[in-house]
Amino acid sequence: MEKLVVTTIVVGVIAYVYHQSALNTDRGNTGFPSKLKTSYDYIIVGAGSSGSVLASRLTEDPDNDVVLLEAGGSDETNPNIYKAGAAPMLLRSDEDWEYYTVPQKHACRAMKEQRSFWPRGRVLGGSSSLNWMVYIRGNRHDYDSWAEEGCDGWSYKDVLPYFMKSEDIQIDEFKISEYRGKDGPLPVTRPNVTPMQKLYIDAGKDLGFNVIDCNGEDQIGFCWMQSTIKQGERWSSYRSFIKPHLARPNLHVMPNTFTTKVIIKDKKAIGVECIRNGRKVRVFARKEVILSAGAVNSPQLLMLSGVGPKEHLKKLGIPVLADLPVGENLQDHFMIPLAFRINTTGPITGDKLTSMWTVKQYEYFRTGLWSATALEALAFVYRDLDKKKESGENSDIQVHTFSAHGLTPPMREFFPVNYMEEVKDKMFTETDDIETVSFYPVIIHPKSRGTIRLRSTDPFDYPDIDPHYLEDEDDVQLAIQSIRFVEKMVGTNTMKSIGMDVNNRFQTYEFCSEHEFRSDKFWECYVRHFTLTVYHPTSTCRMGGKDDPSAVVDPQLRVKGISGLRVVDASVMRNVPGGNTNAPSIMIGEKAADLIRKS
Ligand SMILES: Cc1cc2nc3c(=O)[nH]c(=O)nc-3n(C[C@H](O)[C@H](O)[C@H](O)COP(=O)(O)OP(=O)(O)OC[C@H]3O[C@@H](n4cnc5c(N)ncnc54)[C@H](O)[C@@H]3O)c2cc1C
Repeated sequence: MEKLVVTTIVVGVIAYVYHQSALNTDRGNTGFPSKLKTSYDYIIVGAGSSGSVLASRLTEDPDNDVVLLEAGGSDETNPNIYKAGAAPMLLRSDEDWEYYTVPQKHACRAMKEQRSFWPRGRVLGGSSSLNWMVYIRGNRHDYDSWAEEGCDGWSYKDVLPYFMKSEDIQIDEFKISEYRGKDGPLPVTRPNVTPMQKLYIDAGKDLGFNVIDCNGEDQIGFCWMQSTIKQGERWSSYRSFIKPHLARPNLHVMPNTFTTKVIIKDKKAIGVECIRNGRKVRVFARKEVILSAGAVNSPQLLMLSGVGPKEHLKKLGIPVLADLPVGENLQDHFMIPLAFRINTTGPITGDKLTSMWTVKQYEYFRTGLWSATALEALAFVYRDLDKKKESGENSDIQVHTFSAHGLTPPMREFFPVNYMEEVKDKMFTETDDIETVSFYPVIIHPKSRGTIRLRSTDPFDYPDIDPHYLEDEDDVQLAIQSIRFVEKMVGTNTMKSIGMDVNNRFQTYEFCSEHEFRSDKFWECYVRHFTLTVYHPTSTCRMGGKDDPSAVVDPQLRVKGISGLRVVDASVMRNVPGGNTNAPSIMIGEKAADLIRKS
C-alpha cells in the first residue's frame, strides 16, 4: 500500500512538472520603450488583429522603423485574457471600449432603449484579445466577389496564401491539407470540452451533410470548432505576432497612447497627434501613417482628420480635406439565440465551472472546461435548406453551437447583452436540474447597411454607431429561414435522443405570444426582439476600384486623395465575409505588409 502511495505521488509530480514545462509560461517581454521618437518610417495606429500582424511583418525588414500606437494597455493585467474559457468575462472589463449602438428602429426590441451592446478590445491585441477565438476564414466566393467588384488582388486565390502564411495548424488531419498553413505564428486547434460536440456533428450527418474542414476546399457542411487556442490559452494577434519580437530595435510598441488625429499637410499624411501620459504629443512618419484602429475607430479618426462625407464634416466645422464615404456601408453579422432543454448532463454549468477539480485541472494542466469556450461545432448552409452542396454558390447561414447551461439565475450578468431587466427576469429562471444548450444561427451576408458618424469633434466622444439591423426585409426572411434550419437540427434522431423538442417553449417566447407559436409571424417578432450582434462590424472604410463611389481606399488600401495614408483592418473589407472576422483581419494585415513592402 505504502509503495502504491509513493508511486502515485511520484507519477503525479512528474506529470505536473511535465505539463508545467509544456505550458506557455513564456509570454514575452513586457518592457516597452519609455519615450516616443520624433519620427518613424511607419506609424501604425492600433495593435489589434490587423495592426499587430502588419507591425510584425514590416519589422522583419531591419531597414523599416515602425511604431505601433495602442490606446489600451498590456494584455497581462487581466488574467482572463489568456484563460480561454473566460472570454465572456472580458465583456465590460477595463479592456473593453464598451460601445452601444443608437436605438434600433427595426430590431433589438428586447434590449434597453433598443441599443445593441458592442464590445471592442482596447488592449494590446485589440479585439483578438477579447474575442471568442473562433477561427473561420469565410467563403471563397466572398473574396472572389471582392475581386469581381474592383478589388484587384483580393480574389480567393490571391488571399489564400496569406491565410496560410499566418497559420500554425495543429489539427493532425489538416496538416497535409493544401489549404492549411504550418509555419505561421498563429496556432489553430480543435477544442473539445464537452460530450455535446460529437452530437452536433452527428445531427449534421443525420441531415445528410458532410463533415468537413470549414476552412478547406468547401464550406457547406458541419465542422468541428477550430480556434486560436493552444494549451488552453488564447493566442491573440499581438501574442502570436508581436510578443516574440518585442526586442527588435526597429519596433516600438506604445500602449496607453491614444491617437486623436492624423496630421495632413498638402493632402499628405505626415504624422499623428496623440495623448500619452496626459500630454499631447506629435509623431511624424517618414513614409506612411497606417490606421488599424478597427471598424469603429478608423473611420472616426479619418473623419476627425478631415477625411469623410463632406456634409457631415461641414456640419461639425471640420475642414474637408477629402470628401469620401467614410463610415458608410457598415455591415455586421447578427444572430438569434435559441435555447433547448435536454435530458443529459453534458453541457457546462456554473457548478462544474467552479468545482475544485475543474479549477485545478486548468491551473495544473490547462485542460478541462476553462480551456476553451463552449462553442464546439459549426454548420454552414444555404438559404434553400434542401440544397446540400452546390459549387459556385456562397453560403447564407452559419450556426454556432453553444454547450452551456446558460439560463440559471447565476448566469444573469455573465453575458452582457443589454437585455431589459424584465427580459432577464423571464430568461434566467431555469433550475440546475434542467440542462440547456443553445444554437445561434447567424445571417452571414446581411443586406442592411449602417453608418458610423461623429457625435462631436472631441476624439474622446464615442461615435454614433447605427447598424440599421433588419432594415432590409430580406435579412428578416433569412433569419426566419435560419430558425427553420435549427428546427430541422433539433428534429434529428440524435437531438431527439437527448430530449430536444422544437415545441418546448422558452420563457422569452412569451414576448411574442400574440402570434401563433412557431409561425413565420412569431419568429419574425422573436428575431426583431432578440437581434444579437456577432461582434463583426466591417466595411466602414470600404475598399474598391478607382471610380467606385462607395470606396474609401483603393485595392492597395491607400486612402483616396490623400498620400501617405492607408487603412489596414476590418474596416476595409469590401463586404463582411461569410464567417468570423478575426482570421480575415489577420489576413488583411499579412497582405498589407506585402503591398507596403513592394510599394
Ligand atoms: C466579444 C467579441 C467576440 C468576437 N469573437 C470572434 C471570434 O470568435 N472569431 C472571430 O473570428 N472574430 C471574433 N470577433 C471579431 C474579431 O475579433 C474582429 O473582427 C477583429 O479583431 C477586428 O480586427 P481589427 O484589427 O479590425 O480591430 P481590433 O482588433 O479591434 O483592433 C483595433 C485596435 O485599435 C485600437 N485603437 C482604436 N482607436 C484607437 C486610437 N484612437 N488610438 C490608438 N489605438 C486605438 C484599439 O484599442 C484596438 O486595440 C469578436 C469580437 C468581439 C469584440
